Amino acid sequence: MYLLIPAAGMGKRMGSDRNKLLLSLLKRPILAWTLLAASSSVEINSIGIISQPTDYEAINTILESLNLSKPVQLIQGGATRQESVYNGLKALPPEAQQVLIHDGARCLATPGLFDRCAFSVRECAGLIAAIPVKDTIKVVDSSGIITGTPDRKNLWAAQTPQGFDVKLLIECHQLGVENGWEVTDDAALFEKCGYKVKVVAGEETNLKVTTPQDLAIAEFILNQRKINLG
Ligand SMILES: Nc1ccn([C@@H]2O[C@H](COP(=O)(O)OP(=O)(O)OP(=O)(O)O)[C@@H](O)[C@H]2O)c(=O)n1
Ligand SMILES: C[C@](O)(CO)[C@H](O)COP(=O)(O)O
Repeated sequence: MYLLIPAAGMGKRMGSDRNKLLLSLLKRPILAWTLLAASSSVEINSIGIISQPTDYEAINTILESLNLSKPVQLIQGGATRQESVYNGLKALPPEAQQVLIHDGARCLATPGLFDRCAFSVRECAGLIAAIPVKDTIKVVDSSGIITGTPDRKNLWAAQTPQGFDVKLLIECHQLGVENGWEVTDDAALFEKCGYKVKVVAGEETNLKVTTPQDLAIAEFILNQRKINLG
């Protein structure tokens, strides 16, 4: 299974002056944790890291330190996550039929989650890892007034990996460019094109490291895993 890792962001919400994925988490760059989990997945056999050229040297240093057993390719990112993923899709080899896309910022995903998504994407053209929403979600208008409360039992928080038929997703990204669609995950493009997207059980600990608070939570989770492993 091919894996694309969008890792070309700027980490603005982290308040970082550089790509947040290069920040240290328990003495390892955030991206290193993501790569270790992906590389430990039985089903993943090729990894594409989508990043800005200014980060290539730092990422190559991380790759040298990890000495992963699976081939890794650096692909140039774009101005948005959507553009970065499209660049990644266009860089896939012609034989790639399915792909998993996983945020570099979701560094706590387990190898088992990659494997479950890889198995599932062979059965359906589109899927996402997701977890049921725990909070009551409100729809709020521009003046801060609640206009609706969707039924919580129908609400899920989308995570990554997200998995797709490569040919179909490329077509959806192309339509997105032609129609000016701006989306925050790839499933939204699939949905806009009328394709079904299946939900696969995600992981409560599969948070996207976005703010400094998330970094502290990620450290707690990793320390707990170390304790549980003994
Ligand atoms: N132009 C971009 C923007 C984001 N990403 C990646 O998409 C994932 C999810 O994005 P997010 O968490 O928003 O990262 P940033 O864009 O760096 O964060 P911010 O929005 O706070 O700047 C991250 O792994 C990020 O590196 C990307 O590949 N290309
Ligand atoms: C793809 C994603 O992780 C699903 O929850 C999320 O949409 C990424 O959002 P971001 O603003 O690019 O971090």
